[in-house]
Amino acid sequence: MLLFAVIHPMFSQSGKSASADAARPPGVTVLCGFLGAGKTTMLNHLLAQAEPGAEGRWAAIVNDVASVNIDAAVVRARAGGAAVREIVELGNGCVCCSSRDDLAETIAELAAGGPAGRIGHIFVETSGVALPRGVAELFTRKNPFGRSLSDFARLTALVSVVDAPHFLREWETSHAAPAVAADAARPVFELMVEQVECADVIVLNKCDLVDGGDDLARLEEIVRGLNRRAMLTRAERGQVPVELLLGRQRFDASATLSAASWIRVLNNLDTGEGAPAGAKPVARRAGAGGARPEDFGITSFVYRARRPFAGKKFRALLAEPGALPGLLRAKGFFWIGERPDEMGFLSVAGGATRFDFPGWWWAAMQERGIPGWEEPPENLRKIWLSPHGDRRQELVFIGVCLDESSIRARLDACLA
Ligand SMILES: Nc1nc2c(ncn2[C@@H]2O[C@H](COP(=O)(O)OP(=O)(O)OP(=O)(O)O)[C@@H](O)[C@H]2O)c(=O)[nH]1
Repeated sequence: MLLFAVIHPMFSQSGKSASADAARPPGVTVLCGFLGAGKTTMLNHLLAQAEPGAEGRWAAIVNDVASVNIDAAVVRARAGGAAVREIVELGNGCVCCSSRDDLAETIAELAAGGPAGRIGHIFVETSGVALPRGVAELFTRKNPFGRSLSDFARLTALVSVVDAPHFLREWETSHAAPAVAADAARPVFELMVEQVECADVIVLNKCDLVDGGDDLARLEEIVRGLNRRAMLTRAERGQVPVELLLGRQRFDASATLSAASWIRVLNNLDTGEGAPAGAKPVARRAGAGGARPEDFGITSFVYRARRPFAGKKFRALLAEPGALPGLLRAKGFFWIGERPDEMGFLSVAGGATRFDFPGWWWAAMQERGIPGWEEPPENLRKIWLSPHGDRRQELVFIGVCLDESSIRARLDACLA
């Protein structure tokens, strides 16, 4: 994999003086999206909107998973010889994980400017398998010396580019043939879903390849169900006006990283559940259309129980085609009788289901007398229930016209 930067004249931002811009660290727009979604196509379109001669410059960092950086070559060719100032090549890896340090270093170097002049804005195209959250953490997590990348550059927006027909196809396929994988690799569709869940702007690309308005409306319904905060826009060949992304701070560490509907429901951020009397659920405008998930019949609920599931029954339920009609996403903790000490984690994206056991219940560690686990932390003390402590079912379900009582009944039937 190669990673490289192209310096580009900066688009002029009206209403801002050059001195005010010079005092601020450059903004960074991160383009994420699954393999082939159209990130490079969109980046080229954005760079083509740069206005030569304006103050500052743009830089683009392109990350490709392949051993030859095809995307970088495409961007370089399109950017034009005169506009290209430097190429930075980095080692193999994805910028959301193994090559994070390389990405941070490259951004910091670009932000410092140097002989090629000041950089006003940086676009980062991640690889198709990158998780936006991993890139965002470069800006939000401080190192042991109290520094983070935000000391050098401002993350202004996480953009998720979605291949509209591919996403719809995966969605339908995963529902038609549900796959249940235990302790296995994560299904790729889950990655596509997570790229949508952690985003400030979602671009539904390749709309020219989707038949009719109904399919697009359905796709919007699904995407809004996953992330109601993000701005949502349709595009063909990545043709998005650059004004949509520049001149506005869309990334907000707390709001963006908890934008996923399942996180909002689990934490009672939208439902009003647990809120003070009289408090109303938060209804956010979701993008240009201003539609809300409720407008599409999207509902959600949390299933809670303090008895273990019979693992076989629980897995069989999730593997049964059509068992949970309308389900868009499910995520949360579960407890099964067969593995009483391990904390289960469930993720359903479309029809792709993943079971995981990422750790131990606090109560299990306490029962074994493991030093350091004597006292549960505050958040667990609130839900602690003798004799099983923090062992619980706590699952969020989000979907269109979900039959909550029937799903609850079916889950109850799985309890041991
Ligand atoms: N029909 C159609 N094709 C598109 C559109 N956008 C991109 N493409 C094509 O889709 C293919 C993939 O586009 P890229 O821009 O390379 O996608 P990418 O996300 O950068 O791909 P990776 O870097 O491999 O993840 C190319 O052949 C593009 O020409 C679109 O809106 N409509």
